[in-house]
Amino acid sequence: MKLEDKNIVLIGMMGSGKTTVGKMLAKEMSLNFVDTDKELEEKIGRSISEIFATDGEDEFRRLEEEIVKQVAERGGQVIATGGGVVLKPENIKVLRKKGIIIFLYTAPQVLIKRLKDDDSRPLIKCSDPERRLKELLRIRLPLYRKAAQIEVDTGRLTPDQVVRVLVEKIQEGSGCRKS
Ligand SMILES: Nc1ncnc2c1ncn2[C@@H]1O[C@H](COP(=O)(O)OP(=O)(O)O)[C@@H](O)[C@H]1O
Ligand SMILES: O=C(O)C1=C[C@@H](OP(=O)(O)O)[C@@H](O)[C@H](O)C1
Ligand SMILES: [Mg+2]
Repeated sequence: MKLEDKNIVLIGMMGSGKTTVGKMLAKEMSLNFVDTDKELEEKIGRSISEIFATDGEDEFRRLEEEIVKQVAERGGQVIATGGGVVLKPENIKVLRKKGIIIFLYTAPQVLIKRLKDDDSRPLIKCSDPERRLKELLRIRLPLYRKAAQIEVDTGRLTPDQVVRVLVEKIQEGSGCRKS
């Protein structure tokens, strides 16, 4: 399969930069950009926070699985996933069919700084969000690592630098390099 028919799939914790870096990477690689959270919000007509508040996390995960399946069928995209996408093995199975899966690793101490003024992540609306992020990462880290072919630590990199590293790694992996 040619690189332009594949999907570049970004996974990682909330705040790792999947949405921000994904948009920039898509532009850089002339691919379409899709964010599964945004697709879900548009399809359901409610925000992620509203879905969590009214229907709960299990229902969100069910809707997320539906969206992931639809998005993964198409090609030529950079796909920014939600941080919990790895919780359902079926999601990774369908994403892998056309996808190069990239794990954006970011330490909880960095995540908390990036998300401190953000109230759109229902899972960390609690008295000790840093502890919650650590707990979530402990459970998810092996799942992210098992799913991904490429891993980048974003902690000391700007979004622009992350994009540069990713383009390099993707081209290395596909055996083609820009001159
Ligand atoms: N490499 C980075 N360095 C500094 N800030 C970043 C970086 N990547 C993302 N951010 C910031 O962190 C916040 C969360 O980013 P976002 O792309 O929404 O993450 P995700 O989609 O993984 O949850 C945003 O304010 C974004 O500008
Ligand atoms: O980590 C998670 O379980 C979630 C991450 C969010 O997406 P981002 O990773 O883009 O913040 C969003 O899907 C939802 O709030 C649940
Ligand atoms: Mg996002």
